[in-house]
Amino acid sequence: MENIGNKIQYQIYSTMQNPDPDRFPVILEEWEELARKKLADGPYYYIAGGAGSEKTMQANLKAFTNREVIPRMLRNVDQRDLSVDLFGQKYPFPILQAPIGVQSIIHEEGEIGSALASAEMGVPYIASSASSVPMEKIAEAMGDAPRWFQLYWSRDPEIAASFLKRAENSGYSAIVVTLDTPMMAWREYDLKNVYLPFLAGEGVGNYFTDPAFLSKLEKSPQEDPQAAVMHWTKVFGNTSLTWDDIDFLREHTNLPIILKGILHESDAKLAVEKGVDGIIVSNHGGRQVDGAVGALDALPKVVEAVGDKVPVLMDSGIRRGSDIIKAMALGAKAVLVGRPLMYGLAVAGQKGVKEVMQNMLADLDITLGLTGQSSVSQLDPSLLREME
Ligand SMILES: Cc1cc2nc3c(=O)[nH]c(=O)nc-3n(C[C@H](O)[C@H](O)[C@H](O)COP(=O)(O)O)c2cc1C
Ligand SMILES: O=C(O)C(=O)c1ccccc1
Repeated sequence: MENIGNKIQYQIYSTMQNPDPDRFPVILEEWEELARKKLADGPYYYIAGGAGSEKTMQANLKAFTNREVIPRMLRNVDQRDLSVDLFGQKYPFPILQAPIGVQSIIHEEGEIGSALASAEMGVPYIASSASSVPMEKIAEAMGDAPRWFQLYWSRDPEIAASFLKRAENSGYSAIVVTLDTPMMAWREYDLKNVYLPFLAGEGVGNYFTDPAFLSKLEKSPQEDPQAAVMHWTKVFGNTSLTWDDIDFLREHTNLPIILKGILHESDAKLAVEKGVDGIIVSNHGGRQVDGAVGALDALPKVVEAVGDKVPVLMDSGIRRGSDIIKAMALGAKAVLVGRPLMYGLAVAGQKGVKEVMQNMLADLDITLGLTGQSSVSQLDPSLLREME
């Protein structure tokens, strides 16, 4: 097996004879700068911004800085294994593409571009309920490539049930239920810019094609887009849900159910008691509760509470290969990557997403080897120290 790190490094060095001034950035922050230049204020801040004072967005990054890797030497790292097993499937890399809605505001290729980049790499694509295009379109473009579906649990149970059925019918192999967004947070940039993409009819691809959604409208979304969007704002989220409602999900799907947005160890225990199949520790990239705990800081207690009962994944703040190593050393079975891939999408569509993904995985592979480790699934907390 060829190590992806050395392969990509070699590819980059082999361009030395023939330098291309327009080549893609290697430095992640440069991707964000290019995205900033390309996008108008509204979309850029929608993607890059967080809730309130953005303290949680900062906490996500700080939690990684606060932990340091203590590398081991002389351990033969010729062969490195980045693969993971999740819900009975083997995937080549320990990352998934985080569910991100309204990608039409980022690049014309939108979700199809990001999904195809995932497919090229064998990285599971998590399609958002709030995708610009229907989940069936994404599925069709992806063919047999691995994909999961993210459910925004609608206030209208018929819509929730319909989304679950549609996901199952179009080849999604797991359901990610996002719990931290029953309503949109206080996002100051979006309020300042008066920018909410859905009010302009973006991110409704799944809803405007859904029989349960359409059956409640007097006129079709084509005839009366305004009324359709207003109905969407009413049914999108559900602030009345409780733990007892989890049974509803089990009754409506046979796919693995993974709860996204767990931060508290008590919620992790409740999730296990309710019989869900997995947990994603996440604060939604700092976009929901300003002042919430950094996701990596919340991970160890959740992992301890859950034990070996179900896999725990994490997201929020993954930027470099070493971040993946830290999260997995603390017990995450895999991580989701959000904004970095969207900067790739903004800059160059599918190609940009693939490039950012490839660089992150090459960095992971090389850094893993340099820490004296041969397998991402065998990392443990003894590899890290936490700074006071
Ligand atoms: C523009 C944007 C849109 C998002 N849309 C969704 C969504 O539709 N569903 C969801 O579960 N999470 C959504 N998220 C959260 C991501 O899935 C993920 O939790 C977060 O981006 C991870 O943090 P990171 O960006 O620091 O990697 C969104 C995030 C961003 C930046
Ligand atoms: O912006 C978000 O974070 C998000 O999760 C979302 C919610 C609804 C529609 C699109 C994105």
